[in-house]
Amino acid sequence: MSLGQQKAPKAGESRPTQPLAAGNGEAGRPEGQRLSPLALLSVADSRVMDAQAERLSSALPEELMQHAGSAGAHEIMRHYAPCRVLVACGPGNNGGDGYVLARILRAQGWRVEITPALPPQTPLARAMAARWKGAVVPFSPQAAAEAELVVDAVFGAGLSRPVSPEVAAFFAAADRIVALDLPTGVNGDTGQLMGEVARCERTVAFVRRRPGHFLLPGAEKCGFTRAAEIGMPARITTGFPVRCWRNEPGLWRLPRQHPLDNKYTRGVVNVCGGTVMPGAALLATEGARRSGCGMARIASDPAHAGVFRNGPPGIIVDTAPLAELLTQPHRKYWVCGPGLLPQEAGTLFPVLLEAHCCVVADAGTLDWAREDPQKLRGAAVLTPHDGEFARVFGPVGPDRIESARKAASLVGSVVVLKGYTTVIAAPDGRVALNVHATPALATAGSGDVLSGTVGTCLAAGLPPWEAACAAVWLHGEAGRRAAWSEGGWPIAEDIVAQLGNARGTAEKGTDDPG
Ligand SMILES: NC(=O)C1=CN([C@@H]2O[C@H](COP(=O)(O)OP(=O)(O)OC[C@H]3O[C@@H](n4cnc5c(N)ncnc54)[C@H](O)[C@@H]3O)[C@@H](O)[C@H]2O)[C@@H](O)CC1
Ligand SMILES: [K+]
Repeated sequence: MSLGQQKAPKAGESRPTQPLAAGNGEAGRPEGQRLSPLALLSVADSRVMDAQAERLSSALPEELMQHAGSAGAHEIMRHYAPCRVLVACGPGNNGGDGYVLARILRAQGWRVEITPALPPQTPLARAMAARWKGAVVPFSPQAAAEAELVVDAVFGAGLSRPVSPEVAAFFAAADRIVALDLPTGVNGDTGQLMGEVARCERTVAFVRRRPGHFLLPGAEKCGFTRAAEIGMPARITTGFPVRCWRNEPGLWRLPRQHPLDNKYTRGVVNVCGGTVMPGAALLATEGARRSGCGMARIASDPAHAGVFRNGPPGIIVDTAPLAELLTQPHRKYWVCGPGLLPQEAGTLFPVLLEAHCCVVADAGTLDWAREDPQKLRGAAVLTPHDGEFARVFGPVGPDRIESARKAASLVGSVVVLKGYTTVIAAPDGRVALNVHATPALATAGSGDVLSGTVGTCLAAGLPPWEAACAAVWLHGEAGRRAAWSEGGWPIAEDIVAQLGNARGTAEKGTDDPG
């Protein structure tokens, strides 16, 4: 397209972002949208798909199981040299997958034995067990210890109560384990452990991965995870109402640079400056600038503006009263909280909401709303870590997704629950899980950088959930890059310095096929 054909963005307006295939605008999702590779399937989602498959054709469930077992067998053939394999099968369809896998590996000349943790109970598992013509050994820790590779086909999506000590002892004795769907004992929706769970080397999921593959403590038990296509018909997967995704580029898309851009079309981010911790506001402002906004400004009271004015030269410092600033153009996007005392947040935040600003509430603003979440109603995005979340909403429960979802719905804001797995929940129930990060991000000021980055993504025109997802990913990518260049120990300024590179990487999209 020539420059002449391009529509110039209007000054003061961000260019609209393109609608996306995955999560963007899911509530108003067009009919016939394909299942995103980033989708994560809950246990209930799989049940719905299974039931639909059964209704579509009575032969389909068996075909799906054949494909699931085959996908598991091929994963093993791809990553392991032929060895002595023991396939531990449970009573349900996870066990059924195991019988299929065993048959395929054996047909390829591998030495394979089956050990039934419990006898097959579902019709499909029974049918697959009946086709097994190889060796069957008693279910014992000794058998597990003697195998070179153990396949975990004991429980998957159907796990409904803690695993027995016998099952736990079996897997504890195994040296190398490959799991089908989930390591036995990991809850697919929450990542919680139901009993003692052994660490697997690999986990092969079917259709798509599950939230439990990404949430601690279960995530640590899964090893390398991969989703295998098993031939679930497009008639079922197309338009399937997924509510949870992995957070990667493709779930959202930030605007690229445009020949007709100016600093206003790229977005202006305003940051509230406080009196006692100016560094936090400066880091938020730098996070906003480095992640690509066109301009970042700090609003400060005149008595404390000096420290901001002595900061980086590209920051503009405003000292007019907030109510007066809000009458000026380019005052829509605000970051309110980094470096603010709760009482300072309490004088600024309500004024911003009153003026219908789009506000990221962090740090001091969250503390101001201690035990009173309704004070935050009207914010676009909240960015609590677990401690801040607990002070506002009560402790994060064992179901991290549900905790964040409830909080988002209660307040009507996007909630970014920060941690090893950051959960980004929208009031309408959409959730993204971000593991594109590093523990090296756990350094003072890192959260301030994130809140500024959220401000940039909002000012770029992304809706709040997409903006929060994009910012969390950029922050994680910048943290990884900073960790790499700083021997694993970056500080907040190092993270800031990598945000431009992170945004460039986000433009290239993800190469993770799911
Ligand atoms: N759509 C899909 O994703 C597909 C799923 N398939 C497989 O089907 C599996 C789900 O099958 P099921 O629903 O039969 O579930 P499972 O095979 O996980 O097991 C359910 C059975 O185990 C029992 N059980 C649960 N927890 C127990 C415990 N702690 N101790 C003793 N017994 C316990 C239940 O009462 C039930 O009888 C998936 O994990 C996957 O492996 C595949 O066969 C193909 C298609
Ligand atoms: K399993």
